[in-house]
Amino acid sequence: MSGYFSAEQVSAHNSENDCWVIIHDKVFDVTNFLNDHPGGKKIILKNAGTDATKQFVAFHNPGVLEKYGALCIGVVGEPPKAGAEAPAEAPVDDDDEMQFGEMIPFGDPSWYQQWGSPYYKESHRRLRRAMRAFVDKEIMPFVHEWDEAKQVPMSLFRKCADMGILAAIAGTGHLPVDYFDVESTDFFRGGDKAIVNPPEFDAFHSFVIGDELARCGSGGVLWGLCGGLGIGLPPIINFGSEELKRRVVPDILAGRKTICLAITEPAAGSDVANLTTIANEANDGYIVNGEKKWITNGTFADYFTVAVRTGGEGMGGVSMLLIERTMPGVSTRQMQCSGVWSSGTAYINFEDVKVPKSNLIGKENRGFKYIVENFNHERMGIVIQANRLARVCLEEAIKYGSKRKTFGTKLVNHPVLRNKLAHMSRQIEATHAWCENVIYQTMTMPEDLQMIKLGGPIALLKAQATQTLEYCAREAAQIFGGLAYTRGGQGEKVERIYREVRAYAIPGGSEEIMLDLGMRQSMKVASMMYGAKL
Ligand code: HEM
Repeated sequence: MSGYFSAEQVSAHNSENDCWVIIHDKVFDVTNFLNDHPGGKKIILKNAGTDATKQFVAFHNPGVLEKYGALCIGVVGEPPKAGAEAPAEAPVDDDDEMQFGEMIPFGDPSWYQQWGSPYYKESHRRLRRAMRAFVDKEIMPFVHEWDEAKQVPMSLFRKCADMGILAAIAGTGHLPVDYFDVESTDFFRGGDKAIVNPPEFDAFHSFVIGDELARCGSGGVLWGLCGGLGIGLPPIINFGSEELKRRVVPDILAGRKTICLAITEPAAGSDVANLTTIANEANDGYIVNGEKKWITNGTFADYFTVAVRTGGEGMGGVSMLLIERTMPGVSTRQMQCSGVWSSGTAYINFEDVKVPKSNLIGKENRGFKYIVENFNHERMGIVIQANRLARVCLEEAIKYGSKRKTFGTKLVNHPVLRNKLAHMSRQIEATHAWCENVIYQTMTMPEDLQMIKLGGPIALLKAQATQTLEYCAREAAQIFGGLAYTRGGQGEKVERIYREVRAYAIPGGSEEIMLDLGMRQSMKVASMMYGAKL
C-alpha cells in the first residue's frame, strides 16, 4: 500500500482493463483479480471506480481483505503534511481494561464487558490482549487453508512455543518451568515485568489461553495444537522418570517435537480397561503389538504415549509406554473423519515394536491410574474449547444477522431469530460460569480431594458444554442458511464447527458416559463424604 487518492481519481478507473474499488477507505486495484473473483467479474465491474464498501460487507468475511492485502494500492484522502507527526497510539492501561473485544452481546465472557469478577487480575487482562493479538495474526487468517490441507504447519508449534502457549497447555494449572526456557517466551520473560510472572501463573491463565485460542473457530487447529500435548505429555511430566522427562519434554515444549496419547483401539474406547494392545517382556524391554484408532495428532507425532497390556485382564494390567516414531514396526495412516481435519487423526499399527524399559512411564501395571488422573484436566480442556466454539457460533450469527436482510428487515429483527440467539446465549453463559466455579476449585481444593469431588461435576460439565456446542452450531447454521452448508466464505466457521461437534461430544468420555458417571460419582460423594442419607 502506498498512495493517497481522491474519490474522483478512483472513479476514473472504472473499466475491465483498469478497475479500482474503494472498501473501508482503502483503494484496491482489482484489474488482474477480476477473472479470479469467486463472486464473478461482472459484480465487481458494476461497482468499478466507486466506494463498494456496503456491497463488499454484504458478501464477505472481514478477513478476506487481509488475505488479499496485496491488491491494496493506497487510501482515500490527503497525504500528511510534511513535518506533521503521526498521531500517537493511546497507551494501554492494563488496570483500566475492563472493556475488551468487539462488544457483541455475549460474544465474549462478561469480564470482557465491564462486569466485575473475583477471578481475574491485571496479568489475566494482559494475557488476554496478547493472546488475542497472536490468534488474530498467526492463526485466524490461515485456519481454512490448514483445514483443507488437513494439517497444521510445524511452524505453528514453534510460534506457540515462543509465546509460552505450549508450556501453558502442558502444565495442569502450573508451568513446568524446569523443562522450558522461561526467558525465551513472550508471555513469561522478565520476572515482575512479564505478561505473567511464572510463579503467579494459575488455572485462570490457562483458561484465558484455551478460551482465546478457541476463538480461531477450528476444532482441527485446537486438537492439532493441544490434542496430543495436553493429554499425551502430562502422564510423562507427572509420573515419568527424570531421565525420560529430560529426554523428551524440552523438545516438545520448544515446538521441535510433538507427542500424542494413544489409548483408544478399534474395539476399546470409553472402556479403557479392556484394551488389547500387548507389551510382552523381552530382554531389557518390551515387544509391543496392537492397533490404536482415532489417535489425535497420530499422523505427525514423534512420540506416542501408549496404553498397553503388560499384566492380566482389566484395569490392573495396563501400563503406559513411550513409543517413538523412529522405532521399527510403528506405522500410521491419517483417517478420513467428519471434522477436525487439521488435527491428524490416525490409525496406528504396532508390529513387533521393541521398546526399552527406560521408556516405561511410571510403574508397570499402574497405567490405568495415570490415565484416570488426567481425565479431569483433559475434560476441562474440552469444556473450555467447546464453550468458546459455541460462543463463536453465537458471535458469527449475531454479526451476520445484523447485516443480512430478509423481507425488508435485518434477520435480528425477526423475533424467531432472536429467540434462537437468546437460547444460545443463556446456555453459553451458564456453562462459562460453571466452568469458572470448577476452575476456582482446582486452585483451592487439595489435589487428592479434587479427584474424588470434582470428577462428577466435571463429567456433567463436559456434557453441558458439548450439548451447548451442538445446540449453538445447529442454530447458527440455520441462521446462516445455505452459507453454512458450503465450505469457506461467510459461513466458514459455522460450517466447520457444525462438522466438528462430534469430535467434542464423543472423545474424553461420551455424553452418555459423562452423564451417568457424573451422577453416580456425585451420589457416592454425597453419601460417603457429606453424610447424605441416600
Ligand atoms: C478487493 C475486493 C474483493 C475481494 C478481494 C473479493 C474476494 C472475494 C472472495 C475471496 C470471495 C469468496 C467468498 C469469501 O471468501 O468470502 C468472494 C465472493 C463474492 N464477492 Fe467478492 N471480493 C472483492 C470485491 C467484491 C465486490 C466489490 C463485490 C460487489 C458486490 C463482491 C461480491 C462478491 C459476491 C457476490 C461473492 C459471492 C458470495 C457468496 O458466495 O455467497 N466482491 N469475493
